[in-house]
Amino acid sequence: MTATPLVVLSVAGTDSGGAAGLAADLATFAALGVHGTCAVTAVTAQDTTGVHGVVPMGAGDVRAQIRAVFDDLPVAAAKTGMLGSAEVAHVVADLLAGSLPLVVDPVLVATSGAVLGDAALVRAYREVLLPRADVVTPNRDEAAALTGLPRDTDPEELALTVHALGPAVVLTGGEPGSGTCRDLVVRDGVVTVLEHPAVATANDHGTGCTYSAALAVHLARGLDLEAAARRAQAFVAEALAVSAPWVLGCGRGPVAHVFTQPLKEN
Ligand SMILES: Nc1ncnc2c1ncn2[C@@H]1O[C@H](COP(=O)(O)OP(=O)(O)OP(=O)(O)O)[C@@H](O)[C@H]1O
Ligand SMILES: Cc1ncc(COP(=O)(O)O)c(N)n1
Repeated sequence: MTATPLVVLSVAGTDSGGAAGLAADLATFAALGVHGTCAVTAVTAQDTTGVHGVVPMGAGDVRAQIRAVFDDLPVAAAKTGMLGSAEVAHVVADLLAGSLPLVVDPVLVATSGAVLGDAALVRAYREVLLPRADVVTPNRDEAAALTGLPRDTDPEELALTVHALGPAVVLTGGEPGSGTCRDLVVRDGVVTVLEHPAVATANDHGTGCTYSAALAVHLARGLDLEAAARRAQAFVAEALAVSAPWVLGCGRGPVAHVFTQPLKEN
């Protein structure tokens, strides 16, 4: 008999190319053995080369989806990805914050450069959502946008300035060119550096989404932040190593979210 799985919720946008957003989150949840649920915030027309269109959902639609999940299922942790508007960020803060471990991946710009959030959303993150979230997982560009500091600010200062907004922080440091990735974990004012070798790959579309989804799973399982961050980092590194030789699309290909089963020849 199979044990009943934990339930984890993702509030995020879709990626028609199957690499980032909800595609990454639900595949990661499945790979890590939890039941994934979702609330769609936006539908994107997207592939490995970029984001070609965005249709946002209304805040009321997002509220209805989260309510439906919560009314029926025992959600153990949640993560947010692309929220798309300040109104949706308010809904998330209203319905999710404080009731369960909440990981906020403050998606503002895609790997391809497409802008996925405006100044009002940045303000809502700063003033409404981050003060009530448990963990925020910005990359350097997102941390710069949230704090108003330049992108090349010392990473520790960047991470501590985001931390001053309220939540624990994992400043993700995917800098594949340098040969090493450094993620900075900040909790209660203490900075811990997690370093690991960078996987050389052009197929890294969706790493941030995959990372924050894996982090939410491990927090749902009761791990402390540092242990959860180490596991999430290891999961992404393994996923990147699997997808590194893939030839998919003309741009930055998808990270392999599901790699526990041998892939069938096709
Ligand atoms: N080339 C790589 N090799 C190994 N780990 C990586 C690599 N690139 C990123 N990571 C890891 O992936 C996780 C997510 O980091 P990253 O900084 O890439 O997020 P992100 O920029 O938000 O991603 P994305 O823009 O794809 O959403 C971190 O743990 C980071 O160290
Ligand atoms: C729907 C959606 N959510 C998040 C991202 C960010 O991911 P990436 O930085 O890998 O482009 C994205 N491109 N699309």
